[in-house]
This record gives sequence, C-alpha cells and structure tokens, in this order.
Amino acid sequence: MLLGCIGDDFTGSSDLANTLAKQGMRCVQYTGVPGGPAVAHVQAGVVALKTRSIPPDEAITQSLAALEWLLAQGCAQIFFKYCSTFDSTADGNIGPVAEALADALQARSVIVCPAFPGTGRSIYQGHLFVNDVLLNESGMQNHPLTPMTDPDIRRVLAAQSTGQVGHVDAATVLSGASAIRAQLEAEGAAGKRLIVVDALQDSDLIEIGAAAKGLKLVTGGSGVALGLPANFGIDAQNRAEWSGEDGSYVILSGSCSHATRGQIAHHLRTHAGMEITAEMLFKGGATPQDVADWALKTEGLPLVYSSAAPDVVATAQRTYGRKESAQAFEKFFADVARICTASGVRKLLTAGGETSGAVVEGLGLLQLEIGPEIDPGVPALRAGDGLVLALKSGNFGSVDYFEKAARVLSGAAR
Ligand SMILES: Nc1ncnc2c1ncn2[C@@H]1O[C@H](COP(=O)(O)OP(=O)(O)OP(=O)(O)O)[C@@H](O)[C@H]1O
Ligand SMILES: O=C(O)[C@@H](O)C(=O)CO
Repeated sequence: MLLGCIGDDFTGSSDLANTLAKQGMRCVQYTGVPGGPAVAHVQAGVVALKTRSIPPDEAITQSLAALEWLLAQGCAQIFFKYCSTFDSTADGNIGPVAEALADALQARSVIVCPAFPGTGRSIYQGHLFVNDVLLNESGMQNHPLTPMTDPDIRRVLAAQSTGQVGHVDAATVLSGASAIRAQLEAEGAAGKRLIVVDALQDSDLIEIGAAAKGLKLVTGGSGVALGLPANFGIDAQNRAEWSGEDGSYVILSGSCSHATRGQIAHHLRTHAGMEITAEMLFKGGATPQDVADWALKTEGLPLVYSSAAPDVVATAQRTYGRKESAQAFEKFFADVARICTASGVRKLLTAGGETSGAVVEGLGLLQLEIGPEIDPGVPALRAGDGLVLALKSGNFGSVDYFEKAARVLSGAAR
C-alpha cells in the first residue's frame, strides 16, 4: 500500500476513494480498522471511520488505530479526509485529529485544504466558499450536527487546535508547486504546523498535490488528493472494471442537506416515497419491518426518508435531543437496510454521511471496491457478490441523482 487514508465519515471516504480511483490508483474502502492485512494489489487504502461529530478523544483514538494499521501496510504518506465544508463541532475533530496524526508522524508542515471545486467549494484568503457564497451562508449554518457559522477556516481550525495555524495564499498557489512547497516549509519552520492552503480550481489542487510529494501527512477534502497519485508514478488510465447488479433497489435518506431535499422533491414526482418523522420513531407509528415491507413490495425506486427542513429538525432536536434523535434515525435506517438486503435487495442507495455510516456498519460490510463515478464525489461501490451501493454525501449530486445512481448500480451508463 502506498497511500494510507483515514476518512472521518463514510460518504467522504468514498468521495476520496472515487478521486484516487479516477486517477488510476487501485483503491479499497475499509469499514473501520481492518482486523488483518490488506491484499497485495491495493495501492490506496481508505479506512472509513465515523468520527466527525464524536468527542475529540474518541476520534483521536480511532484515528491513531487507523494510522497504525496503515503504517503496518507500508504506506509512505497518510491522508486525513474531512468534509469539503470543513464540518466540525466547536471542539473538533479536524484540529485535534490532525494534530494527533502530525505528532505520531512527526510531521512539521501539514496541508489543510478542504477545497473541492468540482462541487463548488473553494478557498480564498483562508475563507471557504460554497459556489458564490461564504460557508456560513451556504445552508451549512443549519446543519443538524455540525453547524458552520464562520467561513474563515484559519479561525475555525485555530479554535480547535493547540498550535498556531499557517496559511499559503492564493497568489502563492498560482505561482505553482515550488512556491507552495517553499511557503509550506516556511510556515512549518515558524512553528505553524497546520497550514490552510487556498485553492480555487483543479489546476491549483494538482500543484498543491505536487508540492505535497514526500510530506508525511496531508489533510483535506477529496480535491487535494487529485495530485497525489502522480507522486507515486500511477498512470491515470488504470481503471477497474465494473459490472452492476440485477434485482431491486431501496433508497434510504437521513440527509437534511439542501441538495438532498431537492433530490427527494424531484424523485417523489415520479416514484413512491415514505417519510419517517421523529414522532414515528419516538412515539411509535412505524417499525423497520413495516417500512422494509413497504419498500420490498413497491415497484421502481422506493425512497424512505427522514430528510426535513431546518425548522422541523430543530423541533425534533429540542423535543427529543440532538444526539438522541440523530441516533434514533440512524439506527432505524440501519435496521431497514438489514431487513431489505436480507430479503433480496441488491442495490442500496443512501444519502447522508452519518446515515450511510450507520447503514454500512449495520450491514457489517467490511470492505468496498470502488466503481465508476455517478456524480462528482459519489462512486458506485461493490460490497461483494450480490450487493452494490452508492453512498451520497448530503450536498452532492444533481437533482436527478437517485435515478442516475440506480442506472449505474445496474451496470448501465449514467
Ligand atoms: N427529521 C430529522 N430530525 C432530526 N434529525 C434528523 C432527521 N433526519 C435525519 N436526522 C439526523 O441528521 C443527521 C444528518 O446527517 P447525515 O450526515 O446523515 O446527512 P448530511 O449531513 O446531509 O450528509 P453529509 O454529512 O454527507 O453532508 C443524521 O444524524 C440523521 O440521523
Ligand atoms: O468532502 C465532502 O464534501 C464529502 O466528501 C463529505 O465528507 C460530506 O460528508
């Protein structure tokens, strides 16, 4: 294994694996830290954790365990993947985990670059934009678990780190890989170990990737991984073969993100859907078995969703608790997925990082092979014979994403 990756959620991990696979790396996504060695042909291993919104000390412990396993597989470079909207709580976990990994690897200059221009996320003067608005005006200020209210990534990171935060500005990035590397070294030498790097477009990320050659630790969104495979001499033309599955589908969405809600509204115009509310979970009204039975007997692309507008989510959180309601929905979706796959569903689409993590863990899927891209940041995945999946990050995908994903999972073109 050449490149070892640690993802703080499951959809984000498949987003990273998608980028690496598109750049020709033979890549596998693991659910948590594997119990044994990786098979020999894997060039990039992505250990998917569910550490984005748990207490920082637990996130550090899990991330260091992943690091230990990846180093034992021979990885020369470690990549810590977090969200392109820098999703974090007030305490972390991006800063605490990045610092713990940097300590363990004795890394002096660590890139921090959440940019993903393909999905509209760019960084200019340390500020994160989503398309043409700042992060705190993008809808992310209403996220159920990690509301983002400050667009200055340097300030957000400094508040959750022990050390000072450095910066490589856009003008330096536009000057190319050597200038970026020189500024990274200078910031590191000045004691600023975590260094926010501006990036506006893919060509910036390729230069940042080239500047990262030989660095022990790189952190960011999937975009900054674009330039890393070339450092290992990987040919971008290498692509794994993909064949889909026959059989029925189920779509499960616990994502309350803006893009997902638009995709759901679009999908419900032509497909059947069942909404799950907090009241149904906490006061009774639908069991996972009832819902799975409905999905199993519904033709086409049945959608089960709890996705709701920010005021509905806020009311549920006030009434039942933020953590309690999140966990109740996640467990519910994992149970529905278990019943559906045990009853013959072969194609599973999930929306939302936490939701997808709960489903993949609930199904006990240990590793996922990476198939073709459905939409930027979302690959088709194979969990072994008879089950293919697509794990969609909340804000990813076009408005007709669910139908497109269904086509790719069945082996057709997008
Ligand atoms: N109606 C609801 N009320 C309260 N909480 C909800 C509701 N529906 C879902 N949730 C919870 O909100 C959280 C949504 O997070 P999730 O990561 O799944 O989606 P997302 O934030 O859109 O995706 P991503 O992290 O990929 O951007 C989950 O923990 C889910 O259980
Ligand atoms: O980087 C992103 O935006 C996604 O891969 C993700 O992590 C969302 O959960």
